[in-house]
Amino acid sequence: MANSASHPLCEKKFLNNTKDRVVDLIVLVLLFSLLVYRLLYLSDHGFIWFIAFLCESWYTFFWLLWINVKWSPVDYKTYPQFLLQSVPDLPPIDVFVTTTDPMLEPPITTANTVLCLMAVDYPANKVACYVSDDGCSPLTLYSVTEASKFARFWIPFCKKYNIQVRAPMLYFSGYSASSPPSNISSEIFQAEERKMKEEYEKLKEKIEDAVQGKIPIDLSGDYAVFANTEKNNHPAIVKVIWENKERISNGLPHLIYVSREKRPNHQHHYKAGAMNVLTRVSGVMTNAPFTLNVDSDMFINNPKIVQQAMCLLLGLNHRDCAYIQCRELSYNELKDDPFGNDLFAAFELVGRGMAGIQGSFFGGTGFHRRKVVYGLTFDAHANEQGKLSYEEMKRRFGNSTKLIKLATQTLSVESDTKVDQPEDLSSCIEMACQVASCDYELETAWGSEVGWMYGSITEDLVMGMKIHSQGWSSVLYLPDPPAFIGSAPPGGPIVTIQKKRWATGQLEVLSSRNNPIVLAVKTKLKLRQCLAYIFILMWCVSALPELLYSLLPVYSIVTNSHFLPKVGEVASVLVVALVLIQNIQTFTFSMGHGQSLRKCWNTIRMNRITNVTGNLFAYLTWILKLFGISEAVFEVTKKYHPTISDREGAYAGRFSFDDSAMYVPITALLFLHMTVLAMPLLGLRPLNDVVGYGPGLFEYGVSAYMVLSYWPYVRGLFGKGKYGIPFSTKCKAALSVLIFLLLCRLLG
Ligand SMILES: O=c1ccn([C@@H]2O[C@H](COP(=O)(O)OP(=O)(O)O[C@H]3O[C@H](CO)[C@@H](O)[C@H](O)[C@H]3O)[C@@H](O)[C@H]2O)c(=O)[nH]1
Ligand SMILES: [Mn+2]
Repeated sequence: MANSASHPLCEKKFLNNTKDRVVDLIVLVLLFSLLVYRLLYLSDHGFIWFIAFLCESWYTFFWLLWINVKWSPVDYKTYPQFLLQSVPDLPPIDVFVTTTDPMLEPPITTANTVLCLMAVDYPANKVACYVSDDGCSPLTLYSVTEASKFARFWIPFCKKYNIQVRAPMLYFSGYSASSPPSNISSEIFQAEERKMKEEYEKLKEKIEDAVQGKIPIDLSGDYAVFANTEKNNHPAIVKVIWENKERISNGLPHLIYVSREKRPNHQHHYKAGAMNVLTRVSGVMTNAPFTLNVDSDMFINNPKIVQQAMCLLLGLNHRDCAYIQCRELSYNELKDDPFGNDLFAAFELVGRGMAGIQGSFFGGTGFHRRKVVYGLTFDAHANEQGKLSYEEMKRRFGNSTKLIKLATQTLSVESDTKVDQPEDLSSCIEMACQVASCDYELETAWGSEVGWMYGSITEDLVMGMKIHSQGWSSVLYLPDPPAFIGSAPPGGPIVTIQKKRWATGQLEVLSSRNNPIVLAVKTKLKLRQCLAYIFILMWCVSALPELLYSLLPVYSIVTNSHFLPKVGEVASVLVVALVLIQNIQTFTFSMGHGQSLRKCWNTIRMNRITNVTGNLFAYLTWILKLFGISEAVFEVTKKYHPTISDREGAYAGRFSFDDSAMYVPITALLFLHMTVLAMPLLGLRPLNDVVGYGPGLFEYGVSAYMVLSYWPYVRGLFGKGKYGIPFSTKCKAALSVLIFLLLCRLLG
């Protein structure tokens, strides 16, 4: 238990944002004034005025949600230097890595993830690392096994020289240069470093040879289980790759490989299913009170992060912190983030803001309190009422007597540090396979009351929301150096598919029985937290109003009408003020946080692009699911490591395309805006030529803004190979443009 008399382990501080609040409120007043203006002149204008009114109402509503999210941001500080003094016997932690497909997620990356997790600055006898392989691939087992052999040299090296980035892949690519501590001669350091590099190169070569099939893996001995398996048809496989038998603190953590049972026609629930299996397998093996989960490409960037996390999990009042969310950086981000991968604003504004209400959202990577994952509510935890009858435990947790026994301890133990560790991990394998089988969850509460929720492909967001609804809070922790660093997808089909998946997941949650409104009414989800979740979930809903709004200038120019006030009209001041204030606010925020102007613009531009590509198609996927026509599928992101020529060559930052239907609407929109901008230049006359009632500067301004936002697609129109928009996409887009123009003619 943390000793309350000693120095606090952490601190929560509300940040002063008065200026920001004032600006936000001014914008709100301007937005309402614009709505009033619309209403006053509604009868004088056609239906486009009405559509503009609807879109602006949506935007005003969204602005209100935005103000709520950002209103009270907080920051957390930790003091790990006092941790041992307060908690001499540190609690164990189970660490999970998920991987799915060795072709999309290269085994060398997974091996690096495992290496840096095993090398964290935390007693090795308190860490167990589990690798979940949904691909059931001997390549993954082989890579991780080989990595564990290299770990015997690598981990002592990292700890001795206090290396910051302990993924050798990044370390040796010069991602962050380390220098030896001052009392060690640099020659000794360099000699050791050279040796490590040689060993790592050997490891890399072995893994690459296996992947390329140059030296196929011999499917005998440890690998015999893979002899007759298919990715989606195989029994559960659990292997202890390395056990810290003597339980020594400066040894190597346990390392366990898990491939859950898969059968055709059995619903596996993607990552949520994998997380539940990991929770159970670790639950019968090491049963640590805390867990950390990362994707196969998420490296540790701050080796002290586990200690810092413990400060928060053990040091906060009432220990009401259920999980810790950290910001993830990407190591392969190109200059100025042309593809908008950095979720900087999502963490700085939304995450910090929510942390000031009930706690940050959960996104992908983070620390959890096991009892929370087991479905314990905060009230039951606070009143020490976690104990349930054996029958009830069996209904919830399934048939494993061992799991029931250990879960009962986890739920009822008031101290988060006391756990019974098994004598010998190998003796638990049979039980681990039992809880990793397909049928284990049948008629249990896994996926609903217990574990990670099923039903959405953004399982992380749902999990966070469920935890808040049970009265817990959570923390957004943004340490320096940042905790995690992963790989960013390149801008092209991969990033569009990822954004589509996120948006589809958000729509799934919004239309589910567990949407934030229902939860706010029925559970402990606070009202402001509910509104914050609505804001996140509705982010992609904006795609539709935005699409409509961006069509208004086209319609106006083609039909010789207008939907914005004329320059010089009093109302035009409103429009100018809104555009100026919001943009100045965005740019000063970004630049205040050390971001370049270009990066800020790239983020804005990427929002415009995503809205009419990934987000629009998320609507479609969601509608197909609603009508039961098809299920939303978790399409795993291909992990990408750019070569030097990708990053610095002539094509660095260029968008790439394929013949996916996702690129038709945006190409069509681009054609439309280019056409209307060209009309005056080409001397083309609008369809309906009534003098004095035509479009003004603002309509042309919006169209020009859209063309600028879609600039990567303008380049795509003229690009070659994968950098060019396919001819078939252009034809389909041109056809849509013709249909739209005909419609304008009919309506205008
Ligand atoms: O059937 C599956 C599908 C995925 N995964 C794993 O889930 C993780 C996330 O998948 P990825 O393709 O990398 O998706 P991202 O868009 O990069 O992931 C973000 O968004 C996901 C939700 O959409 C979260 O699950 C992730 O943690 C979060 O980092 C990876 O480790 C996968 O191996 C599985 O284990 N089993
Ligand atoms: Mn990922």
